[in-house]
Amino acid sequence: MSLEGLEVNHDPLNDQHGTTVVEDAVPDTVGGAVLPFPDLLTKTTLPAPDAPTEASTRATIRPARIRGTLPPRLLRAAQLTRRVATHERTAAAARFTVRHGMFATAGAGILARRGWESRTTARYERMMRAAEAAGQPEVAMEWEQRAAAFRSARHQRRMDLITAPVRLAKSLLVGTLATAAGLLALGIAMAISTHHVGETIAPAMFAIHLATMVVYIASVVWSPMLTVAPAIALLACWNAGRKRQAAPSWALPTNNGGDGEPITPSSVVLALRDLGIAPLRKAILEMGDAGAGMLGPITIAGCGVEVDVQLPTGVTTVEVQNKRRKLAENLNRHEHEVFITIPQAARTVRLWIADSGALDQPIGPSPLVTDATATANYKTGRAPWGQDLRGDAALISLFQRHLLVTGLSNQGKTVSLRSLALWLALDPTVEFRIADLKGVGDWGMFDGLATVLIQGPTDDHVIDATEMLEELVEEMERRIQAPAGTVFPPLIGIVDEAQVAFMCPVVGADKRPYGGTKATSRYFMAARKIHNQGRVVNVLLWQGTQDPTDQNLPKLVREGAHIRASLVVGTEAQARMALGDKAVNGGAAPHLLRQGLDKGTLVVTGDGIKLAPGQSSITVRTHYIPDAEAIEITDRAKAERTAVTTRAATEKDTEEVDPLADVAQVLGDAPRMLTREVLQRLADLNPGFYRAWSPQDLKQLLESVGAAPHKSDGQMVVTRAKVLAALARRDDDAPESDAE
Ligand SMILES: Nc1ncnc2c1ncn2[C@@H]1O[C@H](COP(=O)(O)OP(=O)(O)OP(=O)(O)O)[C@@H](O)[C@H]1O
Repeated sequence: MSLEGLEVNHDPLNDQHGTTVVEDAVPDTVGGAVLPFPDLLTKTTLPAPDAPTEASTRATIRPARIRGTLPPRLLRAAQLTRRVATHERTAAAARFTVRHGMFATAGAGILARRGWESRTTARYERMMRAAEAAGQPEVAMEWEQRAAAFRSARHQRRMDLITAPVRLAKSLLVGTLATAAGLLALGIAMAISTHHVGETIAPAMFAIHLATMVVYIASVVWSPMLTVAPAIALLACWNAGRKRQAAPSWALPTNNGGDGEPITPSSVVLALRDLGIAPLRKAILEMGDAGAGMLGPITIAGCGVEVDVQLPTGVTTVEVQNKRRKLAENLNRHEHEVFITIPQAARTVRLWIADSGALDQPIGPSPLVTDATATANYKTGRAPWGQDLRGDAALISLFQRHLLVTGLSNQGKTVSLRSLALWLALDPTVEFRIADLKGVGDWGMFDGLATVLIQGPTDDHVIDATEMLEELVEEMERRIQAPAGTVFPPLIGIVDEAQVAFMCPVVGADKRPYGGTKATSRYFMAARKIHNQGRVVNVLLWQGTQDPTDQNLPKLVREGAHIRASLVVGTEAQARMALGDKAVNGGAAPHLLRQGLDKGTLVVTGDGIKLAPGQSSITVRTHYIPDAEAIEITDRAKAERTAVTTRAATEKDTEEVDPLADVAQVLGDAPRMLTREVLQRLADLNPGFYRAWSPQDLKQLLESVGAAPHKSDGQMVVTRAKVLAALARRDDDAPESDAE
């Protein structure tokens, strides 16, 4: 359709989402006749006129002419009407009217229902259905018995009603006669005592006057009562509706149960009812107690409250978990202020609801900072890591446990991992070997305390870190072979920013990559070995990694940690990588923590930390120990220990591998040996270096020194004499080289 005759209306109220409402005009003239209402327009929506398309250009140059066709007064009136109709006060007035109207209407329904229920078994039947729906047959049975008792009492009352008129007439007659006789007797008594016969009927006359007076008063009061009765009834209906807040939620005041409002059973039930889960809503509406029976006691838990909700049949715990944001908003809380976990009881969710804004308050300083005499015990002690949501101290046992802390960058990973190391440093028996692959000095205070401290992000630092882990493996294997009963001091290897190691592309002289997740990857294999066997001999690995993916945090490594903790991560998939499916299915949700605001808040799973029965994770707000205070703690720890000289790299760095000498060594006295066996012996001698060697590597080495393997009886062999001769030649050449 041609845009001739279009009016562009840039009313900001209509101009939503970058679109412009264009009124598709009925042409103001048809066959030359002027239409009486050229402004009766139908609306079409066009894209925003950002780009100077032909259409938009043409549309924007038209308004003056078309607008000019409307009488200015009409235009102003239309604009005023629109403004008034959409004004905030108009909306508030409309909400007010609907709200109170609905209170009265719904209240009438509530009262009628109550009246009906008081005379029928409807209430009992509803309770029975609710109990059945909630899977509580014994409760349903109890209600059935109550209904039967009610029915029999009602039957009795009805039977009594049949004989009631006769009994009433009899009682009336007897009552009247008795009263008359009584009044007469009283009159006679008064006449005798006053010697005045007229007193005989005085009591009867008094009774008649009294009755007349009551009838008169009733007749005066009756008429105004009849007038105000509808108003009282309306007020009663309105009050019943108000108490139930029986109006659409959009019409209720916005501050209804606003921030800071205490959590009550009814606010929890209403929040659940309005979650948008149809079976839950239906079950709550059918429950006689308006759903209160689903709730356990609401208990104060730290800076919030906790309540267990037993869901009716047909509603799964996952459905409620998936509606966390809506539930929080229904409770007038932010999403991060409501935690939904799955306790042991079947079909039950546990809600922890923070006091508004309470989670934004910092927790106090670490006891390691405030108590200069704090000590630690690797075996029996528990590190004071922070507080759980209930406000209880979150203490963690590090005894024989591998640890993994993950999270997005700059959320407190290093600080939280370091806090544990600072506590353990106060146990002088613990040896630390640390590789900080970020290397900006976060672990610098461990210089003079750790035996190894590698700091830096380069490939060389990854090589050092890998060799540090391989040394731990060697130490672990040595300990495993030690006589039974040997006591091993704790040896903690810490790799912060371990993702740098996994992503390292360097391949060593032995053809084995340092990074990666292959069976030949050196860092990966060393980490796995420690995970598999280190625990019993107190060789432990703690790793901190950023932003977990399958590449930078392989499944086997993340699952090898006994304690897994996650700061905020980007997605649920990452939360599953960090903590495992079981924890996330049980309600652990580090992906719902707030980046930047929940720094230092960890969702922790695994053993070593006390979890509530049936729960698979716990949220810990860790104490923040800044660098200056960390230095004070390490200074105290150093004062309690014998001084150590910290190496910035591993010992292997200085160790030179001499493959030819090694070949000679493994040949021993054998005049010749199969190449396969030589390779095997080399791998046993220095696994880190030779394990990845192929026959080709060995051949290259020996050919380069003139001692190439050859075939004997159809198999490749290495000849000892040739190797020794090559060694001798090299030794002869050596002084000359040195001289040069
Ligand atoms: N428990 C805590 N409470 C409050 N703030 C904290 C806490 N822990 C850390 N922070 C803040 O977060 C900042 C970053 O901490 P940290 O260096 O540990 O992050 P990170 O996750 O290791 O970062 P990256 O991965 O980039 O190295 C700290 O400088 C501090 O300001």
